[in-house]
Parts: sequence; C-alpha cells; structure tokens
Amino acid sequence: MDESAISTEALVKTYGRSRGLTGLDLRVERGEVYGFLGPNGAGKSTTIRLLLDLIRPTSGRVTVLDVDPRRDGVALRRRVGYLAGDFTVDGRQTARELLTYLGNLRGGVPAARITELADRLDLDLNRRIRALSKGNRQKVGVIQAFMHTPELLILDEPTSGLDPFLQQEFVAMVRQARTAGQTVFMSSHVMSEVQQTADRVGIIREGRMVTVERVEELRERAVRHVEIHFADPVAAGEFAALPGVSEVTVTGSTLRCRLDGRADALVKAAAGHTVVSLLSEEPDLEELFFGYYAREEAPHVAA
Ligand SMILES: Nc1ncnc2c1ncn2[C@@H]1O[C@H](COP(=O)(O)OP(=O)(O)OP(=O)(O)O)[C@@H](O)[C@H]1O
Repeated sequence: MDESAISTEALVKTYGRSRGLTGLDLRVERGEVYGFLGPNGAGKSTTIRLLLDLIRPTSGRVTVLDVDPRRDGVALRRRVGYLAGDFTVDGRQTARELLTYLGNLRGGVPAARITELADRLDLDLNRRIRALSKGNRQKVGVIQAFMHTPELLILDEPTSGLDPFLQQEFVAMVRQARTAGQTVFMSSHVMSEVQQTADRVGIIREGRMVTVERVEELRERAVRHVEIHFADPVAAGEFAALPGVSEVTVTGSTLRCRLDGRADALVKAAAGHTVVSLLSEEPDLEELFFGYYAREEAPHVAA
C-alpha cells in the first residue's frame, strides 16, 4: 500500500489559454493534516477538483487512497469527505433531509451522528436550506464532509463564512479527525487558521508548489514574546545573554523578553528560580513563512 493519501506528479490543467496548474507535485501522507495555502487564483480549487475527478487533467498523474480517481471515482467518493469551495445545494429540503439523503449515498449515516454534529456547530436541522444564512449553509457543508467519518477529508476553504467561535469548533473537529487516524487536506488563504491544526503546510502559487514546511519547524524558528512571573525579583543580566533571548526587561519579579527559536535555554534559566506563571503568545507564522520564501515577489495573502 502507498504511504501517501494523496499524490500528484507533474499535474497540469489548462483552461483554454489560461493555466490552472503548471506542473504540481503534491504528496499528503496518511494520517496527517496538510494545509494548502495560496493566493486567489493560485490553483487550489483546480487541484481539489482534479483529486475528486470533477475535472480532468491536461496531463500528469493523480492517486488518491491508492486509487486513480479517473477510474474509480464513485467508490472513492464514499471514502472521502469533500467540502467544495462553492458548496451549493438544492434549497427546498431541510438540512436534516439533505444530510440524511447524502448519508444514504455514502452507505448510511446514523441520525444521531448528524444530530451530534449539528449540535456542535449550532445548526437548526429543521430549517430549509434556502432559508439559511451563508454561514449556516457552510455548516451543512462541513457536516456532510465529516459525518461518515471518511478516511480522507478534502476541504476547500472550509471556514469561510463561519464566525470565530465556530472556527474554533471546526479546529477541534479537525484535531479529533487526526487523532482518529483520518487524513485532512484543506485549502485556505490564511496561515493563522491552518497553523492551529496542520502538520505540514504547502504553498501554491501560479499553479505550482513553492514550498512545503513542517509547522513544528516553522514554530521553532518563530519569534515570540514571553512573560515570566517569578516569586521573587530577578536580574535582567542573568537572562540577557541566553541564546535566542533579546529585549529583556525586568519589572520587580516580572521578566519580559523576545524569544527567537527554541525556548530551552530560557526555560532552564528560569527554572533556577520559583516560577509563578509563564506566558508565551502563539506566534503568527504567516510573516515568517512568506518572509523566508516569497521575498519581493511575495503573493499577497489576505489576512
Ligand atoms: N473553469 C475555468 N475556466 C477558465 N479558467 C479557470 C477556470 N477555473 C479556474 N480557472 C483559472 O485557473 C487559475 C486557478 O484557479 P483556482 O480557482 O484553482 O484558484 P484558487 O487557488 O482556488 O483561487 P481562489 O482562492 O480564488 O478560489 C486561475 O487563474 C483561474 O482564473
């Protein structure tokens, strides 16, 4: 069995004279969460449609869960949870009717599972789809992708239209899927959304992959601001020369500093005193990522 859940080689898709993909090499390992980032028009949706055989490649190779989607697309779709970027459905049905129908197409999903997911996302299943707001329709899209616990989730801009509270619930759902051994491939414009869940992030620009990074490694290189509250006053001089530590200020028993890279030296020095609390903000990896790789030709990635 192939170790990868998704692999593409030299994948090209041209739309008349405009180019969607210009030779995409992509590999998503089984069990990982992979964030697929890129600016508008980079080719994210084109890639996802090719993975699901919704469109056909001009050239190149695609394998999803050991299957060529062009040959075995129908069987594959039962094993995959797919949320389209432009998720649209017939509006006359209620959310419950639609989800039950889609569940049956995928071999049957217990009603309790649908109710559980709807409760989580605070969706009223008895409303007709056409009466739902954009955000509530997006919830229906998220539920139909997750409800049959597929081996692989392919999600195109999954949190668009969801409010911040529900975005956090979505993050929790992705983490649980990963813990359960499912693979998640999700596209986004925004690093901050992907960095909370992804093991790796790939950046696509103008139809090809620019770079792939492990989020943990990005995090290690990131700059963050740290605040340590000690039981007793400390001297700034003791911390100022530590590797990665700069901009040290001490006010009484509180130390603030900038930390570049690993926290190890700082934590070990702090441990020589009684530490009451330690605060470290989660770094935003976006600036770091694009700072390293995109430089002056940086794609604009919307915040
Ligand atoms: N049906 C189509 N006909 C012609 N050109 C298309 C078609 N679909 C996509 N393209 C072009 O292919 C390129 C990639 O588009 P795609 O929708 O895959 O990008 P994307 O990264 O998903 O962007 P967005 O974030 O805006 O959805 C763009 O230049 C787009 O104009």
